[in-house]
Amino acid sequence: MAFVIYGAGAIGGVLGARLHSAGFDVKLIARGAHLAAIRSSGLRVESPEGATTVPVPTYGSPSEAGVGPGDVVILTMKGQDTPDALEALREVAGPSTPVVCIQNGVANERLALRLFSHVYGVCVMFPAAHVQPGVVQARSAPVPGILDIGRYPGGIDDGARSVAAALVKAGFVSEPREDIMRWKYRKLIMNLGNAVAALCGPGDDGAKQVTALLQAEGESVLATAGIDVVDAGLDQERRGDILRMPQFEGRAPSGSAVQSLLRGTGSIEADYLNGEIVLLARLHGVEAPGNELVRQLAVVAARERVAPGSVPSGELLEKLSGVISRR
Ligand SMILES: NC(=O)C1=CN([C@@H]2O[C@H](COP(=O)(O)OP(=O)(O)OC[C@H]3O[C@@H](n4cnc5c(N)ncnc54)[C@H](OP(=O)(O)O)[C@@H]3O)[C@@H](O)[C@H]2O)C=CC1
Ligand SMILES: CC(C)(CO)C(=O)C(=O)O
Repeated sequence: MAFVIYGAGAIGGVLGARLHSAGFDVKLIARGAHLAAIRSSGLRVESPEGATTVPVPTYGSPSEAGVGPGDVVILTMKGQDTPDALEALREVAGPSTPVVCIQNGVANERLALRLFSHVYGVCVMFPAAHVQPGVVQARSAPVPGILDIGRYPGGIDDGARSVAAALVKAGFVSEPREDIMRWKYRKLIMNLGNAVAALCGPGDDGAKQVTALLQAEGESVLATAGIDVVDAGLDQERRGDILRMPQFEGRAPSGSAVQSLLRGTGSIEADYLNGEIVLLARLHGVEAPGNELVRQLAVVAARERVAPGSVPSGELLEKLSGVISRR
């Protein structure tokens, strides 16, 4: 049985290295310059505890990696890359292959369930970074992340239990949960700030105010849609002080969307985070102009490959008050 980590960037790279070091059979799937760098020099994993280079077998596609009976596929690409990735996966993985979504947002599980019968959602509290080919960073130590897991759309089964046990063996905190999507909707609210951090830049303190506006809009849309979300206090209690992020040399800025702009990937996850709120608003006859504006600005910033910080928080607040007051 192998863990096939599909999209081995920040999250997948650190996760794959930890599982490999814990003695599991791991295959990474990566692409582009990152794949070439891992193939030539191994995967370098940096953390507050130091740096190691891990010799994890790495492949360029699911067909090259091979997915055997008993293997578990873990999706760790960003939401906008999931549809294409699943198409390539189905060519070599049978429909009952377990597919675990260690991804933000709430859309990946549904996409996977259309093609695969055993799908799991993970609430990802795991700060990691990937800003140069061949190198990933775990920002938290000694525990790199909290990865609670549940069967999608709900429930716990032996698959969820065994993945949680493997994650714990690899040094993560992980519990199986009956209601994993309620936790993932809470995380979605937190992630409405990802695009804001990318637009304003990681050092812009005013970004918090912008994010708060988007989160209030997001909470209101989820309530209108009748979606049950874990209480923010309970989420905070679950996090406790497990994640510790001391400074270390060469530490990259936090935030997966900031990292997309820093790497100039040409895409960003905003359609699956802010865009999820916009979609729900449209489905339920309300509006989400703040999240719509920020999603559009973020997608354009990524497409035009501008650096983080292209829209300072003052300017973004002004644009937002324009669209919100016109409602
Ligand atoms: N980074 C973080 O701190 C956190 C991230 N998350 C979530 O985890 C998920 C992963 O994020 P993160 O690790 O930051 O993302 P990254 O962009 O660092 O890693 C994803 C990797 O997958 C690659 N990829 C995409 N599609 C394919 C494919 N078809 N075949 C091979 N490789 C592919 C990407 O390549 P390319 O670069 O070419 O696009 C990239 O290297 C996201 O949903 C994110 O929101 C959650 C919590 C924290
Ligand atoms: C909360 C945050 C910003 C932590 O890194 C995250 O989930 C992400 O980077 O996608």
